[in-house]
Amino acid sequence: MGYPNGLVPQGKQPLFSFGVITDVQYADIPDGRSFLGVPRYYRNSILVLQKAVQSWNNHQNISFSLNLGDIVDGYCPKDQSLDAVKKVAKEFGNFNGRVYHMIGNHCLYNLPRSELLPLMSFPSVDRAYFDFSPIPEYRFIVLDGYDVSAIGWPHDHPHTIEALNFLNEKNPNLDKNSPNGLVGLERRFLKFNGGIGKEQLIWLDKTLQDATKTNQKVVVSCHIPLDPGATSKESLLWNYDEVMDVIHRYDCVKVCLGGHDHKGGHSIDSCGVHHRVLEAALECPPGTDAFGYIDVYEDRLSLIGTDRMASSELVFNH
Ligand SMILES: Nc1ccn([C@@H]2O[C@H](COP(=O)(O)O)[C@@H](O)[C@H]2O)c(=O)n1
Ligand SMILES: O=P(O)(O)OC[C@H](O)CO
Repeated sequence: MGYPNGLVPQGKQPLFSFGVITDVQYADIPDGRSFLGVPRYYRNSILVLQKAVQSWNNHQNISFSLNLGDIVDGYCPKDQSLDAVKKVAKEFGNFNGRVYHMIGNHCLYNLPRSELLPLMSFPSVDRAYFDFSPIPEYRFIVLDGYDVSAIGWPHDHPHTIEALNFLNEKNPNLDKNSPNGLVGLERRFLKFNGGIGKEQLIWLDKTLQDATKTNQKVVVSCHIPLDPGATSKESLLWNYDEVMDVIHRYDCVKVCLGGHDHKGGHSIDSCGVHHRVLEAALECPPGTDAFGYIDVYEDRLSLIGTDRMASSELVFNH
């Protein structure tokens, strides 16, 4: 599928463009490593964000930007969390347009939702999922992957209790972040992941129904990836299958964007939907970058990545 010979026509103007960045995970602490030994550059990541904002502003035609989540790292000393979140929010604020944020696990290690949502200018302070239409032909849906989660809600909140019961049932390890002994796709049942609750699933279904009626093409974004082909099994949404069942009921969703799995990835699922997981700003050694912008056309999204963020042509398959 796609264009004959794989050639994408050049020279046509995009309908609009938007900026993308993910997993900044800033903290004013020395460089470190992930559990698996991958280097993490906590101080450099905010410089990557600064360059991203500068580049989006210089472009002069970026309508809005999407931050796929995790603005501050979990290792940020807790007495600095508020200042760190404000510092990163201020950098995003230097962009000459609106930034739509997603909640990530590292955001929730630092501050509760009640503090995060207003600081990150979510459209509503009551919930972290929403949709918007930059032009009548397109709709963007932002999902809250930590809706049912053992992090971020008060300890006695029904969603915390639901998440803890779920983890106890699915993951026998004492450390619920450990995938030891879990096999294949079971390896996603980790505390640093989460799921989409019933109410959000109903909202997603209604929103896609509405987009179908109004003949809109849809881009779905979520911090946690939605397709096993685009991510490691340890970074997959708990109920990715339920979410994709809803998405696949309709033809309108063309692309899903994610973060969380820092190395990035791309897949096309069984129904032709593209899943593009974006490369993390946190893993950029000083002097390197990972951000980009996406040109939106009638029949494709074209990601123009900088440096460690790979460029991708996401040609619609239906
Ligand atoms: N294969 C893994 C990956 C992670 N963990 C646990 O999760 C924590 C967070 O992981 P990071 O990649 O963000 O460092 C880590 O401290 C481990 O507890 C694991 O057990 N096995
Ligand atoms: O950024 P982290 O620490 O949540 O890392 C999540 C990784 O994708 C786990 O495989």
